[in-house]
Amino acid sequence: MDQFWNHCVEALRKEIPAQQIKLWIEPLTVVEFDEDTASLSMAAPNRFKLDWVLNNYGGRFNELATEFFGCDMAIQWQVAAKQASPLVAPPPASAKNNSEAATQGAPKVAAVKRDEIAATVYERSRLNRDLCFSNFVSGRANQLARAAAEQVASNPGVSYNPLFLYGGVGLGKTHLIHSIGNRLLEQNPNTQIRYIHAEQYVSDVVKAYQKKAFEEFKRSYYSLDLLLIDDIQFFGGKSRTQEEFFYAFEQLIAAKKQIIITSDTYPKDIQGMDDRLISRFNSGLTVAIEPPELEMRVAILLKKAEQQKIMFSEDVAFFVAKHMRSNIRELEGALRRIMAFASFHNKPVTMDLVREALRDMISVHHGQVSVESIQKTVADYYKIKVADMFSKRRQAQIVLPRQVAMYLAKELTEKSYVEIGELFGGRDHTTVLHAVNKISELRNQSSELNHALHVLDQTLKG
Ligand SMILES: Nc1ncnc2c1ncn2[C@@H]1O[C@H](COP(=O)(O)OP(=O)(O)OP(=O)(O)O)[C@@H](O)[C@H]1O
Repeated sequence: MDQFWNHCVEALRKEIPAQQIKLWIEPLTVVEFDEDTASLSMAAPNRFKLDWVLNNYGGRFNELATEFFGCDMAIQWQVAAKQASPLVAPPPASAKNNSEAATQGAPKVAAVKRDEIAATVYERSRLNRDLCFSNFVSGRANQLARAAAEQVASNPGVSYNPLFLYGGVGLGKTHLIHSIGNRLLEQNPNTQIRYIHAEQYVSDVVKAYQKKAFEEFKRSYYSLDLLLIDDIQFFGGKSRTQEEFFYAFEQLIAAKKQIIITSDTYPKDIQGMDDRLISRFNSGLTVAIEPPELEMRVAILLKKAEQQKIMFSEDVAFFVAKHMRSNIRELEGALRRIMAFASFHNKPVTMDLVREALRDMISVHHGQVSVESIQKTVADYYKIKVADMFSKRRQAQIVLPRQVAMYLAKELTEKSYVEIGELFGGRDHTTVLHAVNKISELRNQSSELNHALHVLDQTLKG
């Protein structure tokens, strides 16, 4: 536990000014760690500090715990008993007692019963209360997904079941599904909800198998009102897990209980997934979340800066958003780095400071994409030969990838139409122009092509 705590403090020191670490983070206590249930108990010295840490860093602690333990950890927050010693894990033998003291001993805790119940509910559901609709920024890239999520939150088990959300990494799938869970909990804290990452589900199946405890495992899923299962592509190739999930799926859908699934790709493209599950995934509503466009990235940065009370001008936000294009997690990383840099140098967030703070990140993104890498990546994606990028073959299954590659070459490099034409087997610049126009038009009509372009874009930018 000491190592976990050091991991948290080290990471947070890079993100939060020193005086905030002293004020808010250092007084926290790790009370208990339970490997079997993958849960941690952490405590703050009073209700005020507890709320502040939860609102501002609750999600971050979850990320740090996931990073450190390699699986999703449920963190239960509580007001500490007076005797809890800061920053040290209690010895295992006394851990249980300590935690009981923390919840039973202090009179303050009894006075805030509703919050206590809420904490138990959050622990049970594994929901992160920081991820809600109110801090989810909407834009063209996610408006369909958000609308579907809101609809499901108003009519669980009725409108779209399952709701299947897919999109590249760090685009807000997890945030959105937690928002649904949190909305339902606000309406009725007794709703039986479980958020689970697919990897955790796989590991639970393995444990149930080892302990011969399948009945209990099944019961714990069959009694849910809402099941949120994240990154289901991790089920690929795991037939026992898929079988178990299939039964849970059938049971819950038949009982009109809501299932929400996320994945990095649309159902039929998940490798190693049983066809009957793929067809079940398609039986509700499948919606994509796309990478955010520039204006939305700016809006996200401004919102996150405002939440953290950082002065951030629009010019600076535009500068950051222009350079951080692949996903929202990356934007958050840039913002944390800027904060840390400003606090370390004790300077305001100006354009010069941001350029300096993000120097490495920006240079990594610049000049990395070459026409050759685009040709190779697109050829791999469409399973054609790289040589076909230069060839004169005109079959549809080759022409489309070639045009996609030309389009991406224009989007992602500084090359002119003439130069791109030359790099595609000496073609005329009008051929490139035609390809670029055609793909721009087609992507507005075909969500499949649009998705392929986003995947390629993310792959190319690493
Ligand atoms: N529209 C949004 N508004 C505000 N914050 C967002 C939005 N989308 C994503 N985020 C934030 O970006 C980070 C990454 O989002 P999230 O974890 O939900 O991505 P994901 O699509 O589930 O990624 P992965 O596939 O890697 O699990 C989170 O901190 C989340 O709160």
